[in-house]
Amino acid sequence: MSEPLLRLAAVERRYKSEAGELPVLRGADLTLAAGEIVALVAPSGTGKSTLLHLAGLLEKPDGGEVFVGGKGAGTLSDDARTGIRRTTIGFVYQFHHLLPEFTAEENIALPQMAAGVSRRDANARAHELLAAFGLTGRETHRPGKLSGGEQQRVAIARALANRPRILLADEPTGNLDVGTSDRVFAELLEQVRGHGVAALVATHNPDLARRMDRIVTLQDGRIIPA
Ligand SMILES: Nc1ncnc2c1ncn2[C@@H]1O[C@H](COP(=O)(O)OP(=O)(O)OP(=O)(O)O)[C@@H](O)[C@H]1O
Repeated sequence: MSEPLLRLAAVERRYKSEAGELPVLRGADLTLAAGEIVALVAPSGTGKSTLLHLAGLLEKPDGGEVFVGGKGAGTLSDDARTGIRRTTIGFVYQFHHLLPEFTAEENIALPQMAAGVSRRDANARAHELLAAFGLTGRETHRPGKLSGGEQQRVAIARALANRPRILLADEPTGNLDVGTSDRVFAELLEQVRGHGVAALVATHNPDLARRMDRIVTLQDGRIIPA
């Protein structure tokens, strides 16, 4: 079998608290194959965001290892980790985190330019993505002039801008009303499936989870099938 695109092996993470150390992840194992879409459904506070941060190389585990494309991230320099984040991994959060002073198009173009794409090509890709998310005509709107659903669509488009092979999403539609959440999530899945992107999506919504290929949960700091 080929090496999974993303692998968490016996990953541990502890936080210091006033009461001592809080072990959140205690040997979590998870693999994500190329193009696979996995739902992470677990109660609040069990470590979903922590796991996504480790998978996305935003934090380092206290034990175990994260492998991206078969390569262990533990020994990589900060620059190498940043490079992988820029080119291979896209993130979507519950709240859009768009830059308020930039337009929808600029928000999608900027991460591409940070990865070395020319402004012209970055803008062309931003237009293409905005069209795919039904946002043609909204290119020059700043986030404050967009609805919640539109803001989240732009955030998803931004996450896909550099053609990542992995999308990590933390409650990507958790801030939207039920109907909008349903539509935006369907669009996210369509884009992800259409481009063979692997995705790990934390959600509290069982209806959304059922639309993915596989559901896992966190129990006592470990990943188990749901
Ligand atoms: N930087 C931090 N410092 C200290 N404790 C933290 C930190 N980040 C998370 N925690 C604690 O670790 C535990 C897991 O947090 P995490 O945000 O990963 O859970 P979650 O499953 O994503 O929760 P939710 O569904 O509510 O977003 C919680 O008890 C939280 O308080």
